[in-house]
Amino acid sequence: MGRKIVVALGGNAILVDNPTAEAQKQAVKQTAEHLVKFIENGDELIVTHGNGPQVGNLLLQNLEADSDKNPAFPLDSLVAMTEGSIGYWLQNALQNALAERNIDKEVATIVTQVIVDEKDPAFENPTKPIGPFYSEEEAKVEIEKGKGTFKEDSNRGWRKVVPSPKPVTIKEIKTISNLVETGHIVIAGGGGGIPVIEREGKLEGIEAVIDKDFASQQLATQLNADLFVVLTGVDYVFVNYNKPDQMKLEQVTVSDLHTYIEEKQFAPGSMLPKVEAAIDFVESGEANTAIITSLENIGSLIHSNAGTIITK
Ligand SMILES: Nc1ncnc2c1ncn2[C@@H]1O[C@H](COP(=O)(O)OP(=O)(O)O)[C@@H](O)[C@H]1O
Ligand SMILES: NC(=O)OP(=O)(O)O
Repeated sequence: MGRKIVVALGGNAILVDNPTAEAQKQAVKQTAEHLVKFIENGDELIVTHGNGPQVGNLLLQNLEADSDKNPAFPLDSLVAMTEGSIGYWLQNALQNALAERNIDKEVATIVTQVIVDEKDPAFENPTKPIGPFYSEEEAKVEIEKGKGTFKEDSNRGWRKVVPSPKPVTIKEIKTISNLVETGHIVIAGGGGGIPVIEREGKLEGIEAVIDKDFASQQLATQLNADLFVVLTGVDYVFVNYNKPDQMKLEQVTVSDLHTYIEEKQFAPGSMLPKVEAAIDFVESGEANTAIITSLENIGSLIHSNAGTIITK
């Protein structure tokens, strides 16, 4: 068996600027062309992905429908729907990319439930941005109309925010593990997984969106992955990002990262959760390594270890 690699896909792997299904499928096709390099390299692949834009857009579509004849679904069901639709796009694109290369492997998407703590303080303080961007004026109109909480998202505009509890454990971990062990490519924990709470031994969906970086880390840790790769819009994590003296981080230790976090080098809501997830994975196993880089850099990562490589 090759290295077991959990890959978390960032937003640009699915939605660049056009939210039509066709454009997202096209973006996912390009993404698959990059991901398949790991499989050609002999690695075992587990793919996770975000759903922030898609689940927010689906919620808007639901709210526009006739509330009697076609009532809106709760957020946990909408997360499940995006897990299914994005999982299908990825499954289809990866399967086609494998067929072109005569690689005989199957790809399966697991609708994954992720247990969260119903007492998680995140339920009282929504922070997870979903759906489209608004100007400040537009967001204030939405707030006045009672359309929920809106916050500024990493200097990119205003977005609706929903609770984002921390993942505690992945319910279908044995199924995912069995599929990986028997040589299948698995897409799991999409959109951070469906948030569920456990009450008297029963699982119940709860309205929230889990951060996919934290859910992916949980998946990588529970699968005892060799490597956790976070793919995003930059080849490297930087200190002094976007400043004239910015410096890329190539090999970095957990202790260096803690220092940079104290210096506020990583933007909350964008790079910070990725760095925190990488640290948690590295700390969860003796020889664990995490890498933060871009999709486009996968070839260089495989052949010359390019990217931000995080070790103990
Ligand atoms: N210190 C940093 N180093 C590199 N990128 C950073 C840093 N701080 C913020 N960023 C930004 O964070 C982005 C990644 O966050 P985001 O786009 O929210 O993630 P995702 O790829 O999961 O959708 C990068 O593309 C970059 O623009
Ligand atoms: N669920 C989640 O974290 O999605 P995004 O990465 O798209 O925000």
